[in-house]
Amino acid sequence: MKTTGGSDDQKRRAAERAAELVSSGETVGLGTGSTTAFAIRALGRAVDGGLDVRGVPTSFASRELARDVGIPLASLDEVASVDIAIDGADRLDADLNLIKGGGAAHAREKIVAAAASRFVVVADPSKVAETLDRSVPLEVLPDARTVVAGAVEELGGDPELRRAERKDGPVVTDNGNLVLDCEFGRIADPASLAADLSATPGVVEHGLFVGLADEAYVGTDDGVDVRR
Ligand SMILES: O=C[C@H](O)[C@H](O)[C@H](O)COP(=O)(O)O
Repeated sequence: MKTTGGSDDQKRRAAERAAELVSSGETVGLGTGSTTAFAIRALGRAVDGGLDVRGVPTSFASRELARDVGIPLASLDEVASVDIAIDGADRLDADLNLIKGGGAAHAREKIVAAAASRFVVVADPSKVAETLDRSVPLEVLPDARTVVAGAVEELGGDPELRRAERKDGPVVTDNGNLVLDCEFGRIADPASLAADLSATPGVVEHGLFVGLADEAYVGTDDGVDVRR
């Protein structure tokens, strides 16, 4: 998995503490990204030790990793609710609002987070900010990319089609769509921007997660800072 932000030790501390919250019998949302990967590995070790859970992966990458470490899986279309979801974030503010989608998985991640009784964010200190201040990824239907880009500009944003690093052309999501990374500067009112983006035809999902996270585990150099 692609590594971003803080140190692996910080990410691992946060993720392993969050994995300890999972109990036998639970359905667990498995987020995507380099921080969540540590939680998936920790859950795999716990399953080896007898923990009885089923994981709901939010991406192709998480499904592969979870399968490799032996977590029994259910696919998203099979589950009506999730007991606990563990996932990373690209930005995290003081109210636990998030920007997600650095790995283009935010559409499925949001479905799982919203279906979860408890949504736990795992992060390192580089993700924490006073105000959300990073570009917001939008998953868009391919045919809608130009009209959505125009709508984003009308909302005061600067959209850029996300391009693939190892192939010519754009990033294509696990759902077959494109990603527009939209720079809005510092986002003073995430709920209002989220509502505007959700109301834009052609936007499959945006990466603003407002009011979804129950708690955040932020790994530091010597422990874990728990925020609620
Ligand atoms: O689409 C990807 C996700 O939203 C990730 O959870 C997010 O980008 C954080 O990833 P990482 O833990 O690698 O920084």
